[in-house]
Amino acid sequence: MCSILTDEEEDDTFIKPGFELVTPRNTYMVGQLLGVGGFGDVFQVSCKDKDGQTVDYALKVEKQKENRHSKLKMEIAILKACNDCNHFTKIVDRGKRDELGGYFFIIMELVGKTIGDMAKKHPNGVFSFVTALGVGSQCLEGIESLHKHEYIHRDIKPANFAIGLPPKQHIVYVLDFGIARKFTNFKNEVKTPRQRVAFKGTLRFCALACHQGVELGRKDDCESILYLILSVLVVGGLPWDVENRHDVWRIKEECRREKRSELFRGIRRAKELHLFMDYIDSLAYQDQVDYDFLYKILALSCTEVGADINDPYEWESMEDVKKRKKKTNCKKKEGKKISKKGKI
Ligand SMILES: Nc1ncnc2c1ncn2[C@@H]1O[C@H](COP(=O)(O)OP(=O)(O)OP(=O)(O)O)[C@@H](O)[C@H]1O
Repeated sequence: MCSILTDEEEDDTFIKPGFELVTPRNTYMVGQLLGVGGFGDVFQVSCKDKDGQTVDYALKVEKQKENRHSKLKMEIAILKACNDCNHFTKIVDRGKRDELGGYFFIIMELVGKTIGDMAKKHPNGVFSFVTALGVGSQCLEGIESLHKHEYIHRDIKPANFAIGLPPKQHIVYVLDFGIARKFTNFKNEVKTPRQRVAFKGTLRFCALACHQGVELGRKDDCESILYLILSVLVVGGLPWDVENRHDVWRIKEECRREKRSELFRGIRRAKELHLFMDYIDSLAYQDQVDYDFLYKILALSCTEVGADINDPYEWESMEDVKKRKKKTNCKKKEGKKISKKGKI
């Protein structure tokens, strides 16, 4: 994975390529800078495994700051909690160092390009119908797992999901838990919603609740997944490609009513995606989401166009597919019919 960084971004980083990070577990040689995030930098690193083979990982570092909670601690807590799900990178090392003014770090599985970068490489910046829905369905699987562990993501967008490196090009990974939030209290009940909530997230992909300044719940992550799918499926993207927050909010609302067809314009099959939106819009903050219903909607859209949601993605070769068939641990989803009531 490689993203181009400006000179200023390069200068901001306190760890540089060539730095050697020595931990009780291993010695990691810092390589290319992969990304500069809101609170940390991400580098490719390499080390020797126990057989002397060179292996590559991703290193995420966060400068220790007084009077500020470490966001990396939240990231570690989430990656540990979701360790059983194949949509999360595995942590191989982590800790805190005193050198260079003090910093926290995690060494984790290295993944490939983000969904956003992948889409940009395709004609018109979009995926095929089946790839877009297949990827979207996997994003939902990752988010379902996050919700199962009682966190909401709150920043779902194509830049926060990535494709695995070979042989894992059919797996979508959830990245960046910088503004994730635990939605349950110490009694494991859904927290009482706050009266007023400051805007957090990404304007283009955030749910209506975020514009309204109310507490976000599990359904709001799912609303953002629908926007993510449409952004990599509809030529020209989402209809609210404007800067002003109020205009974005207004257009999102209009897309529930008179501008509804604009949101789904030009796609091969929109009926089920309308159902997706209606279902999400029918839920309230504290509601549980019927994820299986949403998987079935996505799978059914694919069967209706004569395909299967588990079909190879556009970047997979036949060779990759043969290997994947041998050892897949992705959920098997089938495109069954959906009844009028919206229940399967
Ligand atoms: N495990 C990984 N393997 C490869 N690249 C990664 C990995 N994790 C993150 N990246 C890259 O680094 C970039 C920044 O990572 P991430 O979004 O997690 O950081 P952040 O500090 O939380 O960013 P943000 O400002 O978006 O909150 C990602 O967009 C991605 O390109």
